[in-house]
Amino acid sequence: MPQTVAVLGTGKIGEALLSGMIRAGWHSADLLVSTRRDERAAELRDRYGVESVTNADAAKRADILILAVKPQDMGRLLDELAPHVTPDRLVISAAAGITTAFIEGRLATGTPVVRVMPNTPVLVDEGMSVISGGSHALAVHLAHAEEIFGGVGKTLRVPESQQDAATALSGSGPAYFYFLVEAMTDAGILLGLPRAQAHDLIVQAAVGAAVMLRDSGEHPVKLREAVTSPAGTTISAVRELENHGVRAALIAAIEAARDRSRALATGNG
Ligand SMILES: NC(=O)C1=CN([C@@H]2O[C@H](COP(=O)(O)OP(=O)(O)OC[C@H]3O[C@@H](n4cnc5c(N)ncnc54)[C@H](O)[C@@H]3O)[C@@H](O)[C@H]2O)C=CC1
Ligand SMILES: O=C(O)[C@@H]1CCC=N1
Repeated sequence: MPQTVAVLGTGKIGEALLSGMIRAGWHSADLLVSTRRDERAAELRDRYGVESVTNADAAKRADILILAVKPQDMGRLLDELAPHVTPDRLVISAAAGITTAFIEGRLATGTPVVRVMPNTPVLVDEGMSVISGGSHALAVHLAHAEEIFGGVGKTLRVPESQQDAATALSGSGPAYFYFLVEAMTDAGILLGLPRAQAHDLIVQAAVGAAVMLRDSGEHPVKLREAVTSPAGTTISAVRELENHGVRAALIAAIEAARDRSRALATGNG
């Protein structure tokens, strides 16, 4: 794709995406970044060979602008960009909650906007990026977003009305698994295993379970039943999980994340 892409906001997700684009074969000469601090700009230049520019210059020079600042910083960033963004640009936002309508309302009429919710496994090319087009986004714009994010994992198109749910499930999703690993490692320590060993056992169980979930095509209930022997160990654990309301806690947690995403819609949350 002979286009210039600028990543505006190069924190955790911005840098993860930038590194992934370079792994996927993008030339650093076709990439621009913006940062708030000069030291950060130098770091990214040393690490990836990319040029750091102001947001205004990025808007003038790049065909595609990827906005990766916090939802609360989005209003200010759009104010900086607005005088320079013309409708021949494509604006892609990775911010939780922020709607395409919010972005469209602050940029030149007709500017195509695509909303994407990636997750941090883009760092290992196993990301999940959920994509929705705004009111001026054409098939070609969605295809550009898919090409960029598809280089670092899977992509899925959803109607924008489902983006808050997708954010709660897959944008935040990796955190829930890390939380589980942390808690299960604590359990291993309680049972007398060294921390490092407990960690390795849990991580490998997680990797094995994830690969089986992805590759077997089996329903998770079936996979769990295969582990659960009559009068065995697993059912004793499962009873405790149910007694402690873990299923209900997960549903409530993900609903809270969805509500938080909705509350961020105008960047004021
Ligand atoms: N961390 C994650 O797992 C995911 C984050 N996101 C979204 O990505 C966005 C960024 O999140 P993180 O990377 O976690 O936050 P972060 O705080 O690590 O990165 C944000 C970066 O934006 C920079 N920034 C703020 N205003 C700026 C401006 N006007 N010009 C240039 N740079 C500016 C900050 O200095 C910071 O480096 C958020 O909107 C979040 O909802 C989306 C999916 C996953
Ligand atoms: O926690 C957050 O708000 C961001 C969006 C999805 C993952 N991290």
